[in-house]
Formats: sequence, structure tokens, C-alpha cells
Amino acid sequence: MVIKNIELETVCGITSTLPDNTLPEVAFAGKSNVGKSSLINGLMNRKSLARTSAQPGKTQTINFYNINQAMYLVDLPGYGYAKVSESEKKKWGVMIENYLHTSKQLRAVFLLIDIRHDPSANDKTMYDWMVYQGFEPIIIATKLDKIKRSQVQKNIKAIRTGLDVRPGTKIFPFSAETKQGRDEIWDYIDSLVLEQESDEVSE
Ligand SMILES: Nc1nc2c(ncn2[C@@H]2O[C@H](COP(=O)(O)OP(=O)(O)OP(=O)(O)O)[C@@H](O)[C@H]2O)c(=O)[nH]1
Ligand SMILES: [Mg+2]
Repeated sequence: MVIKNIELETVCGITSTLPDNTLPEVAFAGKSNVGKSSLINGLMNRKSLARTSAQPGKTQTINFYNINQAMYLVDLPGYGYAKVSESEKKKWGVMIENYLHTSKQLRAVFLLIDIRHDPSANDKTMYDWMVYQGFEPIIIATKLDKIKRSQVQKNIKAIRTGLDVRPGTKIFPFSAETKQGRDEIWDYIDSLVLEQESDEVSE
């Protein structure tokens, strides 16, 4: 995707109505601080359009970035952030699940896992829930720059095992620091969006 034009078009809080978008969407889920907003900045070639923070719990709304008037990248709040109250956590959970459940334009869900750590129980619950909802989650192993190159395959295997992913599940390693993995992720997103365009032509 050659980025020509980006707009943060919609920001949805807990009580907002979700937009009735007509363009395809791809969404990025994962625990707080895993690097969702940083990945979206990396994909958009922007330093800080999506706000990021070393403190978990930065993104508290669902943010829709319109790319080239062709599609949306959707930044979700993280789960598993200990400092948020139980009731707040529940509301965020409901907001995320409601979006994933009801969006008509969602073409793919990416689940981000920190490449340094085995997936947590929350990660596994999220993965299983997505599969149960009929998604084929694509995994992005984030913070690739934080481990040695010789560790990469071993850690990716640990993510595969920890989530017990379905055979054939794609796992893309990515670093927001070096942008390694960016082109592969865009190629994959492009293939999803272009698929829809060719469907429209043939209809
Ligand atoms: N070294 C390194 N740091 C990263 C990478 N991706 C994210 N970070 C850092 O990790 C922290 C969290 O990144 P965010 O992008 O805000 O994470 P998030 O998943 O959006 O977090 P919430 O919005 O709180 O759910 C920030 O300090 C980032 O700079 C990466 O690939 N490499
Ligand atoms: Mg964020």
C-alpha cells in the first residue's frame, strides 16, 4: 500500500455508537503495551499519529484510521491492564468484543503478542474467542528488535504452542523500531483488501 492520505476518522468510547463504515477494516488486538498503536504508526509511516506510551492503558477508545479512502486500520484498547478497575476492564472488554462481533466490514483481526514472552492466559482466551467467532486471527509477534536474531524462530514456535494455533496460522514478526516485517504485513493486508475489490468487480 502506498500511503497517500491518512485521516483519524472516528474515535469511539464506551458509550459511542460504532460507525457504519462501508470500506474494509482490519483491526489490531492484544494486551496493553504490546505495541498495537506503534504497529499502526509503523504501517502508516507516522511517528506518533496513533498515541503510544510506555505506560500500559494508553489507547482507551476504538480509533479508525482511514487509509487512502480505501480501508481502515482499527486501533483497539488493550486488555489485561492491571491498573484499570474491574468495572472499567469489563466495559473495555465489552466494547472490543462488541466491535469484533458486529462490524460488517472487518476483513481480518491481527492478534499481537510480545515476541519475548509466552502468551498469557488472557492472550489464549482472546485467541480462542476470536476463533470461536469465526475469525482466523493472524498473529504479529511484536518488539522483534528486543531479542537476538538466533532466538526468533524458537520464540515464534513458543507463541504457536502457547496459543495452540490452528495449522497454517500466519505469524509475522515485527519491530516498530526497525520496521522489520512492515512490508510483509502490508502485502497481506493488501491481499485482503484487493480481494474485496475484485469481488466487487465480478459482482
Ligand atoms: N523496542 C520496541 N519498543 C516497542 C515496539 N513496539 C512498541 N514499543 C514500545 O512499547 C510501548 C507500548 O507501545 P504502544 O504502541 O503504546 O502499545 P499498545 O499496545 O498500543 O498499548 P495500549 O494502547 O496501552 O493498549 C511504547 O513504549 C512503545 O514505544 C517495538 O517494536 N520495539
Ligand atoms: Mg495503543
